[in-house]
Parts: sequence; structure tokens; C-alpha cells
Amino acid sequence: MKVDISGWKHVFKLDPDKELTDEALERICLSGTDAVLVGGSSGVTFDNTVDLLARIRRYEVPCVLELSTREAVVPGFDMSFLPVVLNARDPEWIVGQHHKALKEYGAIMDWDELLTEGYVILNPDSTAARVTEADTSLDARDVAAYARMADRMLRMSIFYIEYSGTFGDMMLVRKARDVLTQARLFYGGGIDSLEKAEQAAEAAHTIVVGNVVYSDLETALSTVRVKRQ
Ligand SMILES: CC(C)=CCC/C(C)=C/CC/C(C)=C/CC/C(C)=C/CC/C(C)=C/CC/C(C)=C/CC/C(C)=C/COP(=O)(O)OP(=O)(O)O
Ligand SMILES: O=P(O)(O)OC[C@@H](O)CO
Ligand SMILES: [Mg+2]
Repeated sequence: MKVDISGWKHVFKLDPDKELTDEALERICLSGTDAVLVGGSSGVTFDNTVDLLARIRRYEVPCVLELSTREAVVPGFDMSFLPVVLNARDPEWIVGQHHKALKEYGAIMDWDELLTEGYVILNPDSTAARVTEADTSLDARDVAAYARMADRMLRMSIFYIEYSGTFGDMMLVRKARDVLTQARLFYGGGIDSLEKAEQAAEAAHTIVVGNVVYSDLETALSTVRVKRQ
């Protein structure tokens, strides 16, 4: 199944490296969220990704793999998202890993099942920022310039503002969204209450809820209410 991301307001991001009971997974998958993204910045393997995919497949919710390592390119998802970290100082995370992957998989890839994501990572304390050596000292104009780069220059499908682990600057997110012409603005980071989910949903096209699934499931489920607003 191919997925249409244009109407997505809310998605959950599940980490194959973290434990989730069957009951919790069922509640996530039946919550009314628009999709489940599978990904993480460390500890993601082929086996734990296949295992999580098989468990999510019991439900009808669209299920997307966010590629983060060449070790875990798993077939069977509805779609894959391919991140490019636009503010990485280490080019390995802009084109390097991708080049290696395309040498391996280029001939058999179905590009209709892959969407590209232009990431800007803004929490300096996150694993993703450390791994990619992201330049996180950016203001709203810097981020808007990256938004135009993703949208117009590189024609990417998604511009993703990533504050993983902390709640970000919603004014900056709104300004980036307003320069986009075709890409969708995904916001993720620190959404740990319905109130923050509402603020983020006013600024971004799609909000991504991750860590709170593992720390406070009831609150995580409450964030789906932004879809009704
Ligand atoms: C038949 C068959 C197998 C076909 C395969 C077809 C196919 C889909 C091929 C794809 C091949 C390909 C091009 C693969 C690329 C793989 C790759 C290594 C891409 C690089 C990805 C990248 C830039 C990663 C950097 C880190 C990053 C941005 C990860 C995204 C997710 C993220 C930020 C998660 C946050 O995780 P979390 O754990 O919450 O983070 P913190 O700890 O920091 O809070
Ligand atoms: O885990 P949190 O902080 O909710 O962030 C969600 C997502 O953007 C992580 O890639
Ligand atoms: Mg996480």
C-alpha cells in the first residue's frame, strides 16, 4: 500500500530498540493516529525492525520505515522515508551513507515507495545531533532557508524540524512552514502533553510523538485529539 501523507496531522514514532507491550501497541495502532513511523537514532537492527513491523501489521494503520542505518533496510512497510540531515557537519549524513546504500540497493529500489525528508536537527543534546555533528545554533531565518532548500531546491516531500527530547520554538516552526510550497512540515520533539501537541499542530502540518509513548502512554494517546481540531 502506498501512503498519502498530505492529510496527516499526527503520527507516532516507535523505536525498535525500545520495549512496548502488546496491549500498549494495540492502543497506539487503534488510537486514530494517521500513521506509525518506525525508527530511532541508535540500536536499530534488522531483527528488531522486522519484529516491530510484524507486530504492527496486525492492525490496519499505515506503517512507515524511517531509514536510519543500512543494517535495517527492511521490506514490507507501506513506505520508507529517507532522511537527509541538511544541517549535519559530517557529510556522511547528507550523502555519504546514502551513497553506500545506493551502491548496494540502487538497482532494486522502487522510488515510488520512498519519500525524502530534509531534516534540521536543533536539540544539541540529542543522539541524532551528536551522531551527525549537527549545527544546532540556527535562528528562524537559517531554518527557513533550509526549508526552501528542501522544498524548492531538492524537491523533497518532507521538511522535518527535529527537536528530539525537548520542545522547540513554535514561532520558528511556523515561519518554516510558511515558506513551503509543496513539502509537508513535520515537527517532532518533546511533545509530552495535549497542550504541547496543540501548539505544535498549529505550527506544523504533521506532529510526531515519540518518547512519551514509553514514559506515559495515556498522555501519548491523548495527543491524537489534535486530529479533531
Ligand atoms: C528489497 C529491499 C530490501 C529493498 C530496499 C529498498 C530501499 C528502501 C532501500 C533504501 C536504501 C537507502 C537509500 C538507505 C539509506 C540508509 C541510511 C543509512 C540513511 C541515512 C539516514 C540518516 C541521515 C540518519 C541520521 C540520523 C537520523 C536523522 C535518523 C532519523 C531518525 C531520528 C532522528 C530518530 C530520533 O531517534 P531517537 O532515538 O528518538 O533520538 P534521540 O536519542 O536523539 O532522542
Ligand atoms: O521522542 P520525541 O521527543 O517525542 O521526538 C519525536 C521524534 O521527532 C523523534 O525523532
Ligand atoms: Mg526517541
